[in-house]
Amino acid sequence: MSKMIVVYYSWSNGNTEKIAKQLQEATASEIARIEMVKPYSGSYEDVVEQGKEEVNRGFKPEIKSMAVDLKNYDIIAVGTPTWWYTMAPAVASFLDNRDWNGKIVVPFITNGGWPGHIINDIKIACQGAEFAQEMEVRFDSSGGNHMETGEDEVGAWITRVRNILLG
Ligand SMILES: Cc1cc2nc3c(=O)[nH]c(=O)nc-3n(C[C@H](O)[C@H](O)[C@H](O)COP(=O)(O)O)c2cc1C
Repeated sequence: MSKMIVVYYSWSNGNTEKIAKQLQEATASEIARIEMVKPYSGSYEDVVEQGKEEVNRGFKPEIKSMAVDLKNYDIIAVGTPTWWYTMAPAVASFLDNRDWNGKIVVPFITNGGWPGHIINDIKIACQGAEFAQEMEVRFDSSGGNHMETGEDEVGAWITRVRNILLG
């Protein structure tokens, strides 16, 4: 049977964490959270601006070392909030310089309605991987934690991951 790990980053409200945990629990897989060595401080608006600057210059912050060896998994579900139409910088750090050959990546992203080029950027960052069951979960446009995508849609996606990829 295929082995899966859910790897995610979450900052604002735990929106991405909520989806990551739901996926992990329903599939009985492993889970790992990406954390920055120097986490953001300041207000939401400060971080929105800092995030813009970091995304624009392709900054990849130092992340805490993780006991994740991709060799041990067939499927890696990668979760990130959308930051300025792409993945959060810490996720770019995680994806960088890893051997994705032969892996199946399940990208799942949260956003406030403007996903931009995030899925494509994840695909570019995981050269050599195959991609399956990508999912976009929309939360409210003001950056809050109200989920706009239906619970049933999220549930159906999780069922597909379980039955099609792990079955
Ligand atoms: C720095 C920053 C940039 C953001 N940029 C976007 C964006 O480009 N498009 C979008 O739809 N939402 C954007 N958002 C909203 C988040 O993607 C959304 O609230 C997400 O669900 C937060 O997930 P989290 O609680 O796991 O951090 C941005 C939020 C932040 C903090």
